[in-house]
Amino acid sequence: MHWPVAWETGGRAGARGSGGGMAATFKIAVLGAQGVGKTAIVRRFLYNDYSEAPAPSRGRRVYLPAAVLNGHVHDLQIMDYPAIPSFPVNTLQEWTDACCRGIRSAHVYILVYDICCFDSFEYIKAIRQQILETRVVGTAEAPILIVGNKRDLQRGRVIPRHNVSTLVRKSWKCGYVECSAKYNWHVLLLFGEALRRVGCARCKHVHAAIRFQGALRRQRCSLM
Ligand SMILES: Nc1nc2c(ncn2[C@@H]2O[C@H](COP(=O)(O)OP(=O)(O)OP(=O)(O)O)[C@@H](O)[C@H]2O)c(=O)[nH]1
Repeated sequence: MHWPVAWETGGRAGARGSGGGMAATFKIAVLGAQGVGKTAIVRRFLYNDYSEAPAPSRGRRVYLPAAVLNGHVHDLQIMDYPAIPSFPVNTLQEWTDACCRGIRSAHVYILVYDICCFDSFEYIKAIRQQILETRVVGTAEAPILIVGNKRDLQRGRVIPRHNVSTLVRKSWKCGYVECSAKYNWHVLLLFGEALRRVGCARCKHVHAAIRFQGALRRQRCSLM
């Protein structure tokens, strides 16, 4: 797996040609309590930058990079949401609240908590439950990846890693990754895991190398 390299594309997010036909857009929703580092993770992945200054999000941010899976280019739509009070129960609620747009149709959910904040784990626990309960019956279950951020603050950890990992992997049947956006630990790995999961859910035989290309221009990040 490679670090993203600058690669510009035109147009809005959506299917586009990739040499071997039109590729799908993979929608990735990043959710979590306030201040857990959602934006820091996304920005570390896309721009390899990091800011110590907290900048509370007021709306969702949408980024449109691209990735190569098995030699095919796929558009990604990474949606960085502010801390939402609850997962919208239906499409109407989703569209009434501008912060929640696109959330119900995401292909994969990255649920981030701060390993030093118990409440932030309770938050993702509740959101995960709401996702499972409110996604449209009959549609394939969206993959969920649980992410423990701020791994560099290991000494302040509030729940033993083993306990969380066992709960998440064995009971919830979700992937679990710990990372540090600050020190760039496992950030690429977590997006690779997210893409692998969404790829596995939507197509067969996508286990080969996943290569990211940061097909992102600053103006392609829109605040909605
Ligand atoms: N030590 C440490 N601090 C981090 C890490 N990631 C983020 N932070 C800090 O945590 C604070 C919040 O980070 P954000 O990325 O703004 O968090 P967020 O979840 O996007 O916040 P909201 O959008 O307001 O919900 C900032 O001061 C970051 O510098 C990390 O891996 N380690």
